[in-house]
Amino acid sequence: MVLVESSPPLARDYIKILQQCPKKTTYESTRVCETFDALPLIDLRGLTGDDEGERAKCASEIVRASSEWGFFQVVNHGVSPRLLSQMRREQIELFNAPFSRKSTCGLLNNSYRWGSPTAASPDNFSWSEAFHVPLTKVSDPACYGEFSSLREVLVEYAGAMQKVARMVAGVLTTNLGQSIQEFEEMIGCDESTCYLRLNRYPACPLMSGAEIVHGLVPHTDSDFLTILHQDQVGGLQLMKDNKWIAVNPNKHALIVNIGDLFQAWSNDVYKSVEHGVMANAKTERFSVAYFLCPSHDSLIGSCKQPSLYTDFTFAEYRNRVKHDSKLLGRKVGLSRFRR
Ligand SMILES: O=C(O)CCC(=O)C(=O)O
Ligand SMILES: [Fe+2]
Repeated sequence: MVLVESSPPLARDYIKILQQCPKKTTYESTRVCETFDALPLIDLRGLTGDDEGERAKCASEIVRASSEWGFFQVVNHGVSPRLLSQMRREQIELFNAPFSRKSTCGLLNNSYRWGSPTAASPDNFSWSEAFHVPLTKVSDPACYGEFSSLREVLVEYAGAMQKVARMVAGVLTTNLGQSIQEFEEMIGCDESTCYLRLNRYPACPLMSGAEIVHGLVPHTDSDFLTILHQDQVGGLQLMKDNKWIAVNPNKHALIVNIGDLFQAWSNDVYKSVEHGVMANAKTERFSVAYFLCPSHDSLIGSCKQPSLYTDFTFAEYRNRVKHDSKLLGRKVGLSRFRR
C-alpha cells in the first residue's frame, strides 16, 4: 500500500527556522498557563424569548463579557448539534486529502494555507493548516471538486454562524446606541465581506514538556467578531489580566471573541484580546472560525468622541497588518492607529 501524505511539511520548516534562529533563548520556551473555568458562559435563550427581563439580563451579560474578557462562550445558540458534527466530519475528510491536492488544486477558492511563510523565529511559527474561504465562494460548486457533500454543509454552517454573529453584534451595537441594521449599513457588511476558516492542528511530535510549539501564534483577530467551534482536544488560550488562560472545551458551547474593529469602533469599550493555540504532542485538533468583517472601503471610526483611534478603512488596516507581518514577522495591530 502506498501511503499518501496528507499533512504539510511543518517539521521541515520548523526545524529550518529553529536552526536559523540566532539564539535559542530568544524565543519563549515555556508559558505558564492557568486553567480557569470562569470564562463567561452565556445562555442565549434569554435573548430570543418573550421575557423582557431575561432579554435585558442576557444582553448585559454579553456586554459585560465583551468589556471585561473580550471572550465568552454561548450555549443554546440555535446551531444544531447535527450540523456541528456534520461539519466536523466533512472537515476531517477534507484535511485527510493528500497535501498536494489541498495545496494546488483550487479547493475552496484556492484558500489553503499552512505553517507561517513569514516566520523568522519559532515564536512566530504556527503548527497548523487551514482553508480561509470568503462566504461568497461557499456556495460555488467549482470550489469543491470531489468534496461535493461539503458544499451543502458549509452553506448551512455559514448561514447558522451568520445568525449567531448578528445576534451578538446586535446586542453590542444597541448597547452603544446603534441598531444592527444601521451598523451593518455603515460597515457595508454582507456575504461578500465575511469568512469561514477551517483549521486543523496536526499532532506535533516536536512538542516536549520544556519547549512549546504554537498551533496558532498569539494574535488578535482583524474583524468585528469571531464565532468559533472547537473540538474536545483543547489548546486554545487567551490573555486575561496579563496571564494566559486555557479555554476548556465545552461540547455544547460556541466561543465568541471580539475583534480589533469592534474595539476601535466601541472606543475600547469592548476588548480584542490576544489568543492562540498550543500544539498537542499526540492528538490532532480541529476548529472552525466565522469572521464578521466589514467591506474593504468602510471607514472604521469610533462611535464615541473623543475617539481614541484615527479613522481608517478596513483595507488600510489589512494592508498595515500585511506590511508589518512581512517586515517584522508579526502583526502590530490596533496600536498603529491609536491617536
Ligand atoms: O482554533 C482555535 O481555537 C482558534 C482559531 C483562531 O483564533 C483563528 O482562526 O483566528
Ligand atoms: Fe483568532
